[in-house]
Amino acid sequence: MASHIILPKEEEAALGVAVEEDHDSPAAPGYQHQQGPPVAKALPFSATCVRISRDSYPNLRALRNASAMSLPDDDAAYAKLEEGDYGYLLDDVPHFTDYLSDLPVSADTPPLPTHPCLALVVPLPDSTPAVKKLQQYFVNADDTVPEKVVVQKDSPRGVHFRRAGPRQRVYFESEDVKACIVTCGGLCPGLNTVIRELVCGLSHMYNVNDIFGIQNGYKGFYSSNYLPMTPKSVNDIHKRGGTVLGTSRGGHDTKKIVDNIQDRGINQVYIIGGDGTQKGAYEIYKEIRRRGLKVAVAGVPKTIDNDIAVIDKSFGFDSAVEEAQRAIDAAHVEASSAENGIGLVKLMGRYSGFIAMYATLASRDVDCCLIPESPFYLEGEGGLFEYIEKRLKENNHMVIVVAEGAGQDLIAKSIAAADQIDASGNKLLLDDYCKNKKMEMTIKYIDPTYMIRAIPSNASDNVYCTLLAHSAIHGAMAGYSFTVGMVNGRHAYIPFHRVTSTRNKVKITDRMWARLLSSTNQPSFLSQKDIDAAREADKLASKSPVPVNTKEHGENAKKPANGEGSSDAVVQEPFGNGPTSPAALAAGAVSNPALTPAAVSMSFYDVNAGEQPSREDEAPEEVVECRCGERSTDGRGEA
Ligand SMILES: Nc1ncnc2c1ncn2[C@@H]1O[C@H](COP(=O)(O)OP(=O)(O)OP(=O)(O)O)[C@@H](O)[C@H]1O
Ligand SMILES: O=P(O)(O)OC[C@H]1O[C@](O)(CO)[C@@H](O)[C@@H]1O
Ligand SMILES: [Mg+2]
Repeated sequence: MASHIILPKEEEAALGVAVEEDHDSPAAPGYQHQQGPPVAKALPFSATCVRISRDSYPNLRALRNASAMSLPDDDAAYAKLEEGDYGYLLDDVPHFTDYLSDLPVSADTPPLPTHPCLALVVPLPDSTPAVKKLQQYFVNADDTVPEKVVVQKDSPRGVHFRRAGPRQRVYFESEDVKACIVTCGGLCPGLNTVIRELVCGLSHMYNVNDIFGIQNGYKGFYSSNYLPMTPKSVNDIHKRGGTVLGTSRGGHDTKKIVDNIQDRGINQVYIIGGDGTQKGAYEIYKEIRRRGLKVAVAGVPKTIDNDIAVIDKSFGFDSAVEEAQRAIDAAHVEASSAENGIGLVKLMGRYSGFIAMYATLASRDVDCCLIPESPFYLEGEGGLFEYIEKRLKENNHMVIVVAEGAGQDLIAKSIAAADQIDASGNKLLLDDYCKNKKMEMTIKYIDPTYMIRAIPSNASDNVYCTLLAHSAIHGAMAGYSFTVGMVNGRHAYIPFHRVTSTRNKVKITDRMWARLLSSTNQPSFLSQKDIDAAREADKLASKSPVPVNTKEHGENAKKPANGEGSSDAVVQEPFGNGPTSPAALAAGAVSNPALTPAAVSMSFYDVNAGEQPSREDEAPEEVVECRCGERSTDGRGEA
């Protein structure tokens, strides 16, 4: 199995030593703090570094070049990739051993008096059954989580991420840890739960007592006092909405932030926030690495919009969808109590319409859902107005859910038409339309957006927040820097560049959107040509930002034995029309006639075409794998 790391240009120059050590193997004994002035040039990728050999070196440049095609130079320079069999690619997260040497590491036995997952109060001799049991809870250091779980027979195994969880070896002694927590960006249910569980997890699982809160976002690193935090001080905060630390937008000054981290001796930084925040966390990590500091940076992705790439969903999303039901219910009551009543509900989602889509699917009272990803038009055949008129004639009332970013092009036009008057575009246009049609209607507009994001998290988000916090702690203690997240139901450590380079969006070519269309019966506003274009765009957008000419993707990739069965060989047919690959037709497969309007709209959606992993498709029984392809054997439901 070949393995590579892509080095920053200046560090590559220092290469020349054949090294095969794994950073999970015990490092040289002796504790030496690496904090302080930047580490000397000789250090990068020295003997304790990752798996690099002269043999793999020729591939290094190719990997960097290939990677640079799809990643910004800077990101490509920090990417850490490892190939395995059958198209396996580990997109790994950075570790202290990538740039520091002579690190102290815990022994193989449980490293701390109270170790993760269990309230083990005293260290026990290695041989006792209790310790053996405890050790079952460590994740295998080689476990990885696949980015895509819906595969075809001959698909390459694809990109994997390092699995999150407690590890046998940690890179900090409890008494040396000085951790800080910051929240940035907009509010989201669950922020306080994550804060609470970071504090309690560090304290209860790893005996860490020096924990500080940074106030009001990134700028709090250099403009406010740090708040000492204890399990007692955060005991009840999960019952409140918002963030006890305060938050802000703007104010990210990387140099000043890292100066403060360094001056105050902080060595674990927990950063909770959205896409912008994770970009900031990446900048902080890079500066920390440049200075050669032994500081772990753990990002916990937050956004009510659910637009963070790679992860299954962001915390607070479930709570938001649930709370949105109350607004939709009210809109329904209002609309159904008036003649030609329209209940119009605005939900958050600047660029991604996930809340609107899930709230609509959950409610079943919604007649139309408009999201930024699905363009629509107002007038003419198949337009929104025609549909509204039809619905009102049929039902006397209707409910429309609009994500805040939907129909921006129409709003821009309407503002222009209204001579720069700052009005709500949709509503104004609808009013105009009604006047022309001489239709009486009552529109009740409800904007619950800030009420939704200010609530405390619900039970399921509380559990999710707790697990995210614990995964973040385990990763930081083990010396990694990363964004933590659930990928196909398993917690994983994801490289920063992965979550910052793209934004998660509703794929209107996926079946979930098709389900929505069939539940509301609204027009899709799209022609087959539009769908094809959207599908192409989705495919491009979901291309992994990793090299395409590595072994498994290039000429050496394992070829299907008979030339069939690769995704290219299958004729991709619309969902509902049955398989029409030559092999399937030969086997007597028949087309399923699309009878209902819903089925017609569903027929745009091809089960093979959606690149989105697992949320709505079939998955293998167990997703955690080692590089060699062995499935993890631990219990189901383990995150
Ligand atoms: N490219 C970037 N580099 C460094 N810092 C950034 C970058 N983009 C945003 N930030 C910082 O991240 C913080 C939060 O960013 P932002 O206001 O965009 O919210 P967010 O994290 O994206 O959350 P939300 O989901 O509410 O949008 C701000 O302090 C901002 O300065
Ligand atoms: O009013 P604020 O704090 O700028 O936040 C509003 C934005 O924050 C989000 O909730 C998250 O980005 C968006 O949906 C929304 O547009
Ligand atoms: Mg954002």
